[in-house]
Amino acid sequence: MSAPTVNLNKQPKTSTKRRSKKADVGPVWDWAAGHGPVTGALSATTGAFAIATTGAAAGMPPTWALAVGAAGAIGHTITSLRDKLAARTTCMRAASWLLGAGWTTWAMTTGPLTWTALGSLATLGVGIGASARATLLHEEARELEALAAAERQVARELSAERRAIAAEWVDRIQRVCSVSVRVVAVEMWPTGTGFTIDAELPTGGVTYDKIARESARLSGDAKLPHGCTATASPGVHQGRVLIDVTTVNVLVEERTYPTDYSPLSVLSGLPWGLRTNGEEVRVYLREQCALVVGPTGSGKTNMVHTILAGFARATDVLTWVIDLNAGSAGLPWVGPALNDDGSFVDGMRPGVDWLASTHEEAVRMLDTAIAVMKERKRAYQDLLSKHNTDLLPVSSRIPQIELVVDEGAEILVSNDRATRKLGEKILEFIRIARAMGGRTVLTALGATGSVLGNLMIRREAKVRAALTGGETEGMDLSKMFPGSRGLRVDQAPYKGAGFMGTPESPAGLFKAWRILPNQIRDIVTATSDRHPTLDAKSARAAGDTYARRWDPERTAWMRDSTGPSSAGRGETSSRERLNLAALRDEVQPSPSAADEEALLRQFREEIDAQFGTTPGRGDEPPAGASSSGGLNLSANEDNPARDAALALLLAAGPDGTGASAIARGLAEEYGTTRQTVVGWLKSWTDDGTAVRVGTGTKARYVHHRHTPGSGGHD
Ligand SMILES: Nc1ncnc2c1ncn2[C@@H]1O[C@H](COP(=O)(O)OP(=O)(O)OP(=O)(O)O)[C@@H](O)[C@H]1O
Repeated sequence: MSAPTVNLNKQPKTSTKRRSKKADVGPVWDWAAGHGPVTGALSATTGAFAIATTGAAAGMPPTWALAVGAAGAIGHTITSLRDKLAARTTCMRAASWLLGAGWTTWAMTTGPLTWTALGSLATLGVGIGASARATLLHEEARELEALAAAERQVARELSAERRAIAAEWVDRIQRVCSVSVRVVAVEMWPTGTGFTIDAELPTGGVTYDKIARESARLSGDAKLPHGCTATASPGVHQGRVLIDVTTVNVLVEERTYPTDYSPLSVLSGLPWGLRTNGEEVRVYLREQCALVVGPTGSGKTNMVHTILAGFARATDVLTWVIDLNAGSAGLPWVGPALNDDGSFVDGMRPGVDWLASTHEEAVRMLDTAIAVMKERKRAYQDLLSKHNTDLLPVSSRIPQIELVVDEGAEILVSNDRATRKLGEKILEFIRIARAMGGRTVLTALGATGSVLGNLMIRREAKVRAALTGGETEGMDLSKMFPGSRGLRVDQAPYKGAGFMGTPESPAGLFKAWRILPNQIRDIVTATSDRHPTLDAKSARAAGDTYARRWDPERTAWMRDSTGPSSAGRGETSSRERLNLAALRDEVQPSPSAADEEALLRQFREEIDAQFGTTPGRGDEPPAGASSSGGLNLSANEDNPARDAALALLLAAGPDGTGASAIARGLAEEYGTTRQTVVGWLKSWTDDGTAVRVGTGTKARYVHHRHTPGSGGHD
């Protein structure tokens, strides 16, 4: 009693050939398709009518139709029960079979071609269609309800976990802080490292800090792992509290600086590290100065590099660095862009805009910075009134000047007269520059008390980070983060870990990213074309002192010890010391291999001591490494594009080649950009692998093996 239905959308499962043939001749009959209410009723009535007419004509015993109907009813009942359909659907299907079979039996007995028979069949069809539709709707509703019930079950299980957490913490807060809270919500962090409890404080003037004060005892009571805390902060209003509970310690792990060097803006925040919940902590420095405190060995220098990385990525920041400790904080950001003769590597700009390592240069820089700010105050009055603001609209056309002073806090409290003068200039800059787009990042070794005794720093530097590294001396967290309770140095006894607080996010644990010289070099290369230039009005005020800051005589000191690749330079030229892995097969053992070995070891130890970069220090040399030493800084085994570039340089012979030609040679296979090749060529000239000949557009790079007097080998 089943008729085929027309399905214009679904193709039957036939061979491709047959399918395409059928597709040519119109709609396809799908014998396997199920029935809807209309086609089902149509199918039942036409089937019954066909059997009744042919059965009557052929003299078929009418009871057969009844038997077939009964069998159909039983079969459909079984399948309906198996499919767990509703009782009313099962009954409707069985009744349709029985009614159809009953009509067929009656029609075969009395004759199917009478108006009574046809009329009753039509009525039967309409009845079957209507009840099929009703049961279909009922089935759909049942299915939706089943899905909703499953979702409710999952939610019940989740909220059971949350309810358990809520109950546990209500008890704990009562026990430890003697405060009865009512938990409004528990939010599990997507990073899976903890949860936040949102709770209502009891009436009677209890504030969130009654709980914040007991953070350490709460963490102890909850038996949280080391480095995990329960930190209370204000909720949506003063009668609510948020308690962040970390259950996994992310501070232990070393996390490298993200390799996404996309553009940033000082207005939309710069990432400085990770919170314990795995989220980035961003600092907003348009109006705030920053203070980073970290004793020796805590990871402060590394953190300064992370900060400089953020500024280098920003399109609206010019970074001026003062580091009276030989400029070491800024050097890795300048080295990759500077040639041996003091010129810039083709079209590159350093990652910082100005670097001062001496007292004199620092004075020049500060005088210039103050002059620029004063000029901006005068020259941009129209712009301020046009934008109806008293804050200079900082952009890539009028960039913010970020003055980064390594160990600047020590300068401020120095007893030395000349250094004190420098400190006064720094304070003047802080005092006058906020509105005009000038801010500072000062670092300090410790001595937080004396630094924060300065009102200007207390007021202007509200972005604060304290790297502890487990050091307690000079680390007064309550002065660094006034109002924050329960912060203890021993909660973050790891290098690069500590506490950070900003006006936007309360003081709490954080971890700085680890950033190594290779990555600094990559960032300098990747961001070289996005640094802003000083706006014309400011540049006029900055004058010659600023315009000539990169003059070769003023940068001579940088080239004596440019960046990481020159670390450990001794009397012997680095050319004699390097062994390039990519070319090892071609390396001939040199008669002075033993000397070379010793120099390489010394060089590697110095690099390791300073940057901790060479993996497997003290390990056996890797299989296949040449006996003349394992140091492999220039030819990077992990970077086949760089090796291929080196091979192209070597293949260019004594005529040499240029960045564009090498980039073209690599474009298809590696997609390397010219800018990247420029960075490599710079590092190879620094370490003596390549020699730069000619100037300007005629500049070529020659592999040192092809330079006169090289003897043709390493
Ligand atoms: N974010 C970090 N993650 C993991 N390890 C780090 C991190 N920062 C620093 N370190 C480790 O700590 C060591 C010291 O770091 P860094 O030189 O930055 O410290 P510092 O405080 O500047 O010390 P110093 O003043 O002696 O140079 C690094 O060699 C590295 O092993």
